Amino acid sequence: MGQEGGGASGRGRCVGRPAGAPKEDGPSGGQFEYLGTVAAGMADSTEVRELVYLVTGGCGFLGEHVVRMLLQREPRLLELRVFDLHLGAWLEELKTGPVQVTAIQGDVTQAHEVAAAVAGAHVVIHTAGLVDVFGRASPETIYEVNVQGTKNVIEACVQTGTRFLVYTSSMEVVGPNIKGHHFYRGNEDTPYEAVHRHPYPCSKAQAERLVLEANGRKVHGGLPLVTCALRPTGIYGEGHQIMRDFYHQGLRLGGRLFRTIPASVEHGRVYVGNVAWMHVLVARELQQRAALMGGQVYFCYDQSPYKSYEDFNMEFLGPCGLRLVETRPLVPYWLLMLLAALNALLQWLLRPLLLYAPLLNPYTLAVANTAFTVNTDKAQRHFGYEPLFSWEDSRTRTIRWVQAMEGSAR
Ligand SMILES: NC(=O)C1=CN([C@@H]2O[C@H](COP(=O)(O)OP(=O)(O)OC[C@H]3O[C@@H](n4cnc5c(N)ncnc54)[C@H](O)[C@@H]3O)[C@@H](O)[C@H]2O)C=CC1
Ligand SMILES: CC(C)CCC[C@@H](C)[C@H]1CC[C@H]2[C@@H]3[C@H](O)CC4=CC(=O)CC[C@]4(C)[C@H]3CC[C@]12C
Repeated sequence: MGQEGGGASGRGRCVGRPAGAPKEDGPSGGQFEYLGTVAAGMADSTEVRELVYLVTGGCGFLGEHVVRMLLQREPRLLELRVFDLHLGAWLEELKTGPVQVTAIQGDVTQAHEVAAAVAGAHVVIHTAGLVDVFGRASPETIYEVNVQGTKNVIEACVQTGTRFLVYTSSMEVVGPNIKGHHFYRGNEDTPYEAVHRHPYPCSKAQAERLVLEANGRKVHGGLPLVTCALRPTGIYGEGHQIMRDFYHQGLRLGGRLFRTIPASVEHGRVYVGNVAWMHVLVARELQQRAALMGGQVYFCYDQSPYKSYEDFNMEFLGPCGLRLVETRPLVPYWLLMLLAALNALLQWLLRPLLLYAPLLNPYTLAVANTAFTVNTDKAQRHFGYEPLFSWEDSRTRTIRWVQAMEGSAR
């Protein structure tokens, strides 16, 4: 059992050792109408409720959707443990249904806290992570959370006898790489030089490798651990903070956003509801098809159209009154690079006084300017995945969410 092939499923490389890398290798509440009230939408079934699931990062953008999707679509759920550094108040509303929802405030960097949360769980869905490409957190902290935190989750499964682990990886494990190579309609086996320097993709690549290498390890009780990793491309939908940032930026600029990236540079995007559904489905099927799925990676995909990052965002921000100025970038790329570098310098100079973390920095500019799209059916072939939400549905739900933001409804 192993990768279906080499290429994008291969091992990522981190150039040098970014500062902070350890020496050893290494929405909420009512805003998600699609699930309705959890109690009303609870998965009802004749199946026996016997499984205990743990979702780390369960109060995050993706995590909350995974939690709600499990409650609605996993009929065998007896207990759902939601583990997060910052617990959301919306969790309280989930405690009225037939599933025991246990909120656990904890830190994945603390092995004992992870072990206590994992003990007795049948399945762990590990979404917790520090998603930072804006320089908000130090490289050390990014590694501590994303790599050490994942090590702690793996070891907790082994020590306590939990057999099934799903890891939320990222497209960034593959690319865009530091050479700006485009990844055009690629799949899990497409050859690509996955070489990185930034702490975030490096940490995700290391964590993914640890999870996949742990597949087959004997857990307490003598049975094998079964792991897999899901690689979402840019996730959008209710609760997406970067979309919120773009919207506010547009409002500040009088309803206009200025194109910075050519429309031809397509970036893969996937609706958060479909990513959540893939997590629920893969966690269920991993238990039945361990030999096929164990140790595998799967890109998260749906029917969201291929567009540049900015044009894709306008699918939601346009109906909310914003306009993307010009059909081509107003500012030449060399000037964007200079502005990005100035932002990085300002961030460094201001750090002792305040956190200055604009969207534009050398890394985000490089990533946004490098095409990265996937075209795959591996998840469909291996565990029967089909997107739960059509593009039209995903778009409508995201527009409604933006319109509901700060009363921007038209
Ligand atoms: N947002 C995106 O476009 C993509 C995200 N991903 C991955 O999906 C996962 C979730 O990402 P998002 O929901 O976007 O981020 P998020 O920041 O909204 O959610 C992450 C959650 O993890 C929690 N967390 C952070 N550090 C923790 C710690 N030390 N202990 C316990 N909990 C901790 C946070 O409190 C937060 O609730 C991450 O692993 C990320 O790498 C992958 C591809 C794309
Ligand atoms: C030059 C412009 C100001 C750039 C604005 C867009 C950027 C902020 C975003 C363009 C591509 C995004 C990343 C991509 O979707 C892949 C990602 C995967 C993850 O696992 C986490 C988020 C991200 C790194 C995402 C972050 C924002 C962009 C860089």
